[in-house]
Order: sequence, then structure tokens, then C-alpha cells
Amino acid sequence: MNAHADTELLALLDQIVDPLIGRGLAEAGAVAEARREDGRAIVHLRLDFPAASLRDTLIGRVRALLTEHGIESQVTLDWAVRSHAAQQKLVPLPGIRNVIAVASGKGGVGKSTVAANFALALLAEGARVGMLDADIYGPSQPQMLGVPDEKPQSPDGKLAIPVRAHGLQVMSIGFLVDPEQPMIWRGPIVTQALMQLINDARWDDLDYLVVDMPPGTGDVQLTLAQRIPLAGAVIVTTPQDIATLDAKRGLQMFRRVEVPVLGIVENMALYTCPNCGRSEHVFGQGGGDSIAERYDVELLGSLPLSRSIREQADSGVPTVVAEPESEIALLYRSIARRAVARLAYGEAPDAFPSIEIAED
Ligand SMILES: Nc1ncnc2c1ncn2[C@@H]1O[C@H](COP(=O)(O)OP(=O)(O)OP(=O)(O)O)[C@@H](O)[C@H]1O
Repeated sequence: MNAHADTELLALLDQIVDPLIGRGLAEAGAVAEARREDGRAIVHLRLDFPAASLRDTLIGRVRALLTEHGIESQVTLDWAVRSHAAQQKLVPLPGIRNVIAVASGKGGVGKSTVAANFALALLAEGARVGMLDADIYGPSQPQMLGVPDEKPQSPDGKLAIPVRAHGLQVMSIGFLVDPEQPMIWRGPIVTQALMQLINDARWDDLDYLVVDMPPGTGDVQLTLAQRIPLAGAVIVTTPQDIATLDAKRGLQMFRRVEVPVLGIVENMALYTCPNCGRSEHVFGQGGGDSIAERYDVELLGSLPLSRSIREQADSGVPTVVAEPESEIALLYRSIARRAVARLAYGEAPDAFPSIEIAED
């Protein structure tokens, strides 16, 4: 904060509480500069999460408030993502400020699809993002991100350069093994291979590395949750009862190793019939809401069961890239913003409304 900060301006800026930040702008440390020059206020906001979609609204709110108080202003906003603490004693990974695990209590809930769109959503919001596909039992990121035939190169013979896909830096166990062959490695070898994949890559200045975790809560998952320096985890679930029971195990696993759970994503929550327009909760209603409440964790968003989500992910161009202005892409972006805002600013006092949207 500027040494000559104007206290009147700071007090006014503290009246603005964005739900993602949860506190006044000055109190949250989001004011990099607040001073007067030739009778005008010069305000510079700097957030700890990428906020491309928030920028104009927040600038507008600040300008409107200052105008109300008869102050002409020039307001700018940018972001610089800080590194947040990982589990005790783990050394941060070079080139990566924060690692976020995307996990699920069981297979087939759409975790990899959420992970791909989540990473692309962070990129669209203005962050530098990488993807580590650690889903040893079914590495699907090369296919989903449209780079199934690529291999990471290693010019120095030591570190591998991650493959670029839609602007993401990507490493996957799928680049190294034939994805058609079932994995028959045993636990310790799996974790060793994954740690090597993450450690032997030359990650280039990432705000976030998203890790697509193997599904479930067994030994491999637990070891990874202990050994990868994680800033936080996002849990994907379907509203089906049994899946949410599994999701609870996922939550508990991360809590046991002291990794903050940033929230839950409820996938395939709602289906809207393209012919008659009727909406149906195919797997039952409110599962994500109920674990969110019971375990004191945020429901980051609910995604519909949608043919376009499946077709776009399967064809190598996930929805956030394929249809960036679609409702579903905007929903992924909202989920991603909430997760990283939670990482940056902790508990937000205002509960977010849960959003459900229908497929057209
Ligand atoms: N919201 C959705 N609507 C429709 N289809 C979806 C949705 N989310 C994922 N899918 C589809 O469901 C299938 C399984 O998704 P995905 O591979 O992401 O699951 P997963 O949980 O990662 O599975 P596993 O853990 O077994 O690897 C894919 O064909 C994907 O395209």
C-alpha cells in the first residue's frame, strides 16, 4: 500500500464489499494505490485472483461511489496471484504459485471434464495455468484438450517442456503410456511416476496448476494428497446419494492432510429435455447443497447434464473454449472464480446463491 494513501479514500473503498472478496476492498488488501492528484482520486486495485469478468463491474462501482461523494476519479484494476501455503513441510514446486487438486470420491462423475473446463476458465479469467493429468486409471486430458498425439519435449534431456493446449501447459501420464493399455502398476510405482511427472517438468510461471486426480480415496490418492504441495482442492460430485457419500470421503481425505477444500462442484445436476423443455433432476435434488451445508463447504456451482459438454470435451475443445459466451462456459468461469477467490480471501461471509442452468 502506498505510504501516502489517502485515508478518506480508503474508508470509502472499504464500503465496497464484493461477494467474492467478502470484505471491504482496503481491509482485504486489494488497494494498491489510493491518492489524489490535481484534485482527482487515483485508485489502483490489485486482486489476488484473475478477475477479467469482474474488472469493469468493480471499477464501475468504485467510480460511482466516488462520484456520489463529489470525487472525480481514475480507477484501474489488475491482479497478481500470490502463492498460498501448502501442507506443512512441503517445498513449493518451482515455477508454480498454487496447485489445486480436482478430485472425486468415485469414477465417472465427470471430474476430468470439470478439471479441463476449470483450468480453461481460469485461463480465460486472466491467469497463467497448467494441467497435470494424474488420472492414472484413465488419463483423458490429452484427448479432452485436443493433443492426443503430442509428446513433451526435453531439449536438455533433464526437464520436460509441458505440451501446450489451448494456452494451458499440460503434462499427462497419457503422454508417456498408451492410453488404450490398462495400467497395471502398483501403488508405490504409480505415485513415484506421478511425482516424477510433476517434478521433472519445466512449468513456466504458473499462477495455478490444476491436478486431475485419480478418482477415489484409496492409498494412491491419499499419498498424492500428502506429497503434492496443494493449496486447495475442489471436489466433483453428482447429486446421486451414493456419489455424494463418496464425495464426503473425498472431503475428509483432504481435511485429514490439511488441504483446504475450496468447494464442491455438482455435475450432471439437471437435465432439460431439448424437445419438450421440461427440466428434471435426473439423479435427485440437492445432494451438493446438503453436503455443502453439513460439511461447511461452499457449493461452487451446479452443472447441467448436457450433450454439448460431453461432445465438446470428447472432441478436444471443451465448452469454455468451444462456446466461450455460452451459459455453461460462464458457469464454469463463475465456479473457477469462486474457487480461487476462496483461496485468495478465505471464508466469504455472504452465502452465494446456488445456480442451475438449463441446456437449450
Ligand atoms: N455435465 C455433463 N454432461 C454430460 N456429459 C458429461 C458431463 N460431464 C462429463 N460428461 C461426460 O461423462 C463422461 C465421463 O466424464 P469424465 O471422464 O470427465 O469423468 P471422470 O469422473 O473424470 O471419470 P474417471 O474418473 O473414471 O476418469 C465423459 O464422456 C464426459 O464427456
